Amino acid sequence: MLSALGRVIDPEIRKPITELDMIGAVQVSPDGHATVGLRLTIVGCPAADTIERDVREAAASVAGVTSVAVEVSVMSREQRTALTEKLRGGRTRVAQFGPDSLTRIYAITSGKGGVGKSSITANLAVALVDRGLTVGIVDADVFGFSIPGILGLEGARPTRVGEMILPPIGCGVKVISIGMFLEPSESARAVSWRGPMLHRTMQQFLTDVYFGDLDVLLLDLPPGTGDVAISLGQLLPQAEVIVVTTPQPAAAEVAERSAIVARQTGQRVIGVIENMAGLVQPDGSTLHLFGSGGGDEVAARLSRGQDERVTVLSSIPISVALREGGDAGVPIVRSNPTDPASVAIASVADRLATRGRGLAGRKLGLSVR
Ligand SMILES: Nc1ncnc2c1ncn2[C@@H]1O[C@H](COP(=O)(O)OP(=O)(O)OP(=O)(O)O)[C@@H](O)[C@H]1O
Repeated sequence: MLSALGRVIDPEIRKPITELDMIGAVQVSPDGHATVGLRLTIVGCPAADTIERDVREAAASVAGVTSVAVEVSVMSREQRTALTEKLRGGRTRVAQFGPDSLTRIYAITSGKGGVGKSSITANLAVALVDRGLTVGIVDADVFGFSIPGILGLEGARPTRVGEMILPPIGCGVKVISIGMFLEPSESARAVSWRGPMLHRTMQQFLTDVYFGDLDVLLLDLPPGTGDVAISLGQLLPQAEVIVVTTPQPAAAEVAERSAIVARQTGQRVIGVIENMAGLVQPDGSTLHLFGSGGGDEVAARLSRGQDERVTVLSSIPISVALREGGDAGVPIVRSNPTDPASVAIASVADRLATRGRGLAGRKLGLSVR
């Protein structure tokens, strides 16, 4: 019976419920009637119906069981605390992405807003999930929380289990966004919090949000060089930075500035993505609506004086389907994988996916005397 119940996965925590101590007493009477105690993590758990149904089905699949009764209760505070400690690997509240973490972290930044940073972050995350990786996003763009909408999570709220926050999952990506903590009336506006408050929020995201064991964490940064970029630079110096820019060479200078701030906190810039690069016309020609050469220009500027050259990872064309997919909450890499914009994003995902996990190439902070 326990091995059957072990196949039931908590949809939010993504672990077998038997490992989460959610199963209480289990009894099977001689005539095959099974009674299964199910302890939910919190009252009103959004996944309650799914879990109860899966438990019922799992118990019914056991040989000799003729009927099933599931007795649902809720964990006590002590049981919840024990669970959150277990999920944190026995550690008390510590940042999940410390120096020994094997998760690769990519901060997606841009000089100015509206260049498609959030669209690229969300689609890249989904493309990485489709390559078999476990992926999370911290939507830290205080000027517009667009990630939840693009991933079909509009209006989704995280579940709290004690001190732990379970991020909603959209298109297979675990997502946390400041927008998820605001009242609907507030979320229409940009957050006008001061630096310390933003810093604490970012710290809390990295400490209290249960991402589990991620292969890749993507950070959607606000455009420019503000407080959030500096905070995340300090909290995650191991993050590697990807700069999104338009093909307009005139925008190169502002794009370069956002990367320079990241470098000042110790982060490494690994590449540039040029977005909105031309619109293919019905006759097959390309209309360069926003000029051309911006990506190369930013890459060249960021390579100056560096040991390693910064390259353009991809040039993503203007795509009506990409915009529509974002509005509808269905990312284009899933809905329309052959669209040239999807193909361009997929090529970046291929490069990032093959870089693997680990500490390789990272400064370990060791010194030889
Ligand atoms: N390649 C593209 N082709 C067509 N539309 C695009 C493309 N990239 C992004 N867009 C559209 O441009 C708009 C801005 O994109 P997005 O919100 O991703 O930008 P952003 O840089 O994250 O902006 P902000 O930082 O202000 O939130 C969206 O409506 C999006 O659908």
